[in-house]
Amino acid sequence: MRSTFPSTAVVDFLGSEIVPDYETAKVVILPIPYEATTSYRKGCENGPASLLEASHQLECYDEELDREVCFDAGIFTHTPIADTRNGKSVSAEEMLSVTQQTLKSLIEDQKFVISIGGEHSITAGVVQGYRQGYQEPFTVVQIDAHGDLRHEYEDTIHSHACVMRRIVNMGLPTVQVGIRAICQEEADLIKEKNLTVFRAREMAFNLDWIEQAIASIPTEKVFLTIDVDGIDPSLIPGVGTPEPGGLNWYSTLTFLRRLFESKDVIGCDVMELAPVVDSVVSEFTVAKLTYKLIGYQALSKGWIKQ
Ligand SMILES: N=C(N)NCCCCNCCCN
Ligand SMILES: [Mn+2]
Ligand SMILES: [Mn+2]
Repeated sequence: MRSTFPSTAVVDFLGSEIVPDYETAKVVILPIPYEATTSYRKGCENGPASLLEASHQLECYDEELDREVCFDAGIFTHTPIADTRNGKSVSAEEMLSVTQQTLKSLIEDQKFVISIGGEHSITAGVVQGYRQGYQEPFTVVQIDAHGDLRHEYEDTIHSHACVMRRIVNMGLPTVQVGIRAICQEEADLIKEKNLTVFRAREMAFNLDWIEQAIASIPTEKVFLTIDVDGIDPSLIPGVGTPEPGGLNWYSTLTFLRRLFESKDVIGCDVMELAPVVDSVVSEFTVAKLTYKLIGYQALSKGWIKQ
């Protein structure tokens, strides 16, 4: 078991199990090890490397889908962008700009991109890339403990606690799932704009939330952003701002499978993993979640040949 943070050397998702080839890959994993505004526990800049390292322990064979999904999909791991590790300074503007440009070019190459962070503020740049790459409207579906709807936090509008406000201000519809920590300003905005929010407290006693959430999405196309603190911290303790009462593993997977089969998911991100020294639970769980996203997309797009 590793006892220190992962090295900065790039390792491929799933490692030696797959032959990385950009041309034939349908899926690109894009590491964005950027951290600047996290407000409590630090370390999400180490999220991507720990996820990639942990992914080497995944079985290629997905027992739910009865396939070695990685061979149907082809998975290419991009070099990291907006890297703040080892004290490197990257401004929020630079991070947003390089993220947006990288996404735009990967979308032009028709790749299904899973961006892995890094702090949640990165998602504003990712979503801008999709706005440039797609003419049609899309909904941003967010799994998160937090609303992230503040206008500004700790003197910056580029805080991870403000990312969904940036997206609402872009004029995109949003559906927020797993929410259980918001401030007065966010509660007021939700009412004022009549935002669609599925609260963890209500989801716990309403088994129909999955179908209701899918039905509430107003567009065919969806961008999915997963802040991993939306999942219960007993499953993923390695986050910066843990909140009790999150989604459990199988409801998460059931929701995601339904989402991918009923909507056209144009891209996703998996953010805010901040590995814990001497435990691999968080990064392994997030690596597995990432591979499930690839599997559900493969199923939905017919990449899996029966
Ligand atoms: N998206 C997030 N992770 N947001 C975290 C917000 C932290 C709010 N602390 C409030 C403390 C006020 N006393
Ligand atoms: Mn969060
Ligand atoms: Mn968040």
